[in-house]
Amino acid sequence: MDIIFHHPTFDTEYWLNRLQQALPQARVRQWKQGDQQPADYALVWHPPVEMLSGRKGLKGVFALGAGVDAILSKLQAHPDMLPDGVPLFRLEDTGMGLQMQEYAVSQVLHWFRRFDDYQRQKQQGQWQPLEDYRREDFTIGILGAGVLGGKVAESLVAWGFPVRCWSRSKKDLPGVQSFAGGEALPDFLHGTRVLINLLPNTPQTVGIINRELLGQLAKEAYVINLARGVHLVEADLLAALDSGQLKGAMLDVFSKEPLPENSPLWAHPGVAITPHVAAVTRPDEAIAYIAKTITQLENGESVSGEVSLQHGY
Ligand SMILES: NC(=O)c1ccc[n+]([C@@H]2O[C@H](COP(=O)([O-])OP(=O)(O)OC[C@H]3O[C@@H](n4cnc5c(N)ncnc54)[C@H](O)[C@@H]3O)[C@@H](O)[C@H]2O)c1
Ligand SMILES: O=C(O)[C@H](O)CO
Repeated sequence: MDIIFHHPTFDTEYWLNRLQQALPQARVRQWKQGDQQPADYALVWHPPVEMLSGRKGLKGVFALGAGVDAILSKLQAHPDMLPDGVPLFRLEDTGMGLQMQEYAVSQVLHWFRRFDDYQRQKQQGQWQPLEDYRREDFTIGILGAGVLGGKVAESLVAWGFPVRCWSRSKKDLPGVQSFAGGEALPDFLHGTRVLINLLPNTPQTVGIINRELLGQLAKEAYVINLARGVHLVEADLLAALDSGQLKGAMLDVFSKEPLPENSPLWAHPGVAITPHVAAVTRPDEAIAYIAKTITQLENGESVSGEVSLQHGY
């Protein structure tokens, strides 16, 4: 079995060695320009079209991340990039769930304990205990209740917050109120105090966090965007912060990355920023998942993690 690997920034040597250890029967190689030798599996991130298109013997492609929007948009421009019938897989959790939990829980607690207000008071040299927020007024609404949204929901339920989620179909997550479909979105938003976005980037979700949506949240709401920058209309977010409809935003992803120097988000006091690091691919966990999935595929067993080209995620 032959496996080809391409990632523009990962430590290729490390990945090749660890993959080889996990799949001793395989021949693992770095894909290089001009390599047209057959391969059974390709592991990719931002793949050059020629790495996949027309490749003989391909049985599966693994995206080395959770979101496959970049690969799918390339596929749209080059429909023959993925040979017909070859499944595309993505990383399901592989350590990203825990990272998302850490990010979301720490930020929700930061706002819930009013550390943003105390930071402002500190800057003014003000010693002034503030009224506590009540948990029952701190409803967390999670857009997208898949692998990562589900994990984040679970961790916030454990902290005693009212948690609700919104997805394409209803979910059965312990302690979480589930809303599904476009018609349920207004009810989901009504009373949501902290909105956490973990939707995939698809034509249906681009620009979803806009003026209209933000206006339906509870007063002085907060937004955490952990998914993709294109989900959020940044000008609408700034307007909602300035009007007082929103009290704060924690953004990990942006419509343009790196965030341009002249973006007004940098200087806004209500906005906190991290540089797309909410959940990164952990090599050992990802390799274990890929090796397990390849073994299952080779044994003709059913596997999870296949991307639906129809749904776009
Ligand atoms: N910031 C980061 O570091 C980082 C890291 C990993 C993943 N991500 C992003 O997180 C996203 C979610 O990852 P995941 O593994 O949980 O994905 P997933 O496919 O498991 O879950 C997606 C969820 O969104 C819902 N959904 C999709 N389209 C919808 C629609 N039109 N209306 C309502 N609900 C819809 C699905 O029902 C599902 O619940 C990824 O697509 C990626 O963009 C970001
Ligand atoms: O989708 C992912 O896995 C992360 O956002 C890295 O791009």
